[in-house]
Amino acid sequence: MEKFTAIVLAGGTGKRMHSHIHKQYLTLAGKPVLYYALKAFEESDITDIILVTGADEEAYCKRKIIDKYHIGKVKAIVPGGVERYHSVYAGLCAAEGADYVLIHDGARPLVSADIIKRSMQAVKKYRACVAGMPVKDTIKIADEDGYAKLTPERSKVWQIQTPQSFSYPLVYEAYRKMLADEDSAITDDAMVVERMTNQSVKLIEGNYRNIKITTPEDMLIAEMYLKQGASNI
Ligand SMILES: Nc1ccn([C@@H]2O[C@H](COP(=O)(O)OP(=O)(O)OP(=O)(O)O)[C@@H](O)[C@H]2O)c(=O)n1
Ligand SMILES: C[C@](O)(CO)[C@H](O)COP(=O)(O)O
Repeated sequence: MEKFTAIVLAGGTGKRMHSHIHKQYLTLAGKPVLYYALKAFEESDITDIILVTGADEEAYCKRKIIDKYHIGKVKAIVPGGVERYHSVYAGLCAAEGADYVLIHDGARPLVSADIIKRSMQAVKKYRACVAGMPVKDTIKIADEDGYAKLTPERSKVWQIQTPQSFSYPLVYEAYRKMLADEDSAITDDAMVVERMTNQSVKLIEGNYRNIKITTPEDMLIAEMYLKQGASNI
């Protein structure tokens, strides 16, 4: 049987949230933000979960989230690094033996059962896939002086979410190569695979509700969606 490991990232400091508590631990509809993503993977067909936290936050996460809410699939809690890609690499090292990994932001509490299922099916077929949705607004590429330089054809522009799912050997090797020359402009996992391998990354349907908690108003939006009980669309 193939082994699917979810790597859930919670090693950030949430600078754009401007809160003294890291955003993944803020209370959202009565529970920590991070709880929701872990619960979604717990209830999925994923084999196990690696949780990546900030340095010194492992014990806190275990006590306040994993044990308290009985998240039984967490097989390891490991410290992350300064940038998201350092945390991903820490998670990949701990996921050794997986056939496929689904890399997910712990700050995306509205990941649904359907997105996880679609990701698991698509990664078996394509080896690399990321959830996303077509953009609704017109997008402009700006020049250095803030003037509109280019308007990409909207039907070809997607906003990218997580999970980002890969064959384990493919993504592990891509990260290992990328870290050898440290590119700080890396903002998602697909970029690493696109730059370091010949593998095409398939875009699959996410969900407009699968938002990332980044700034304070995102908490209000996520709370509204959770209260509607509509995360599983
Ligand atoms: N060094 C880091 C940075 C980010 N993350 C995680 O990656 C996800 C997406 O990152 P982002 O929203 O940018 O989180 P932060 O880096 O915490 O936020 P900010 O950029 O505002 O500081 C989050 O779940 C975050 O905890 C991580 O594990 N390790
Ligand atoms: C991976 C990601 O969530 C896809 O939208 C996003 O790129 C993370 O970026 P951030 O700079 O860490 O917010």
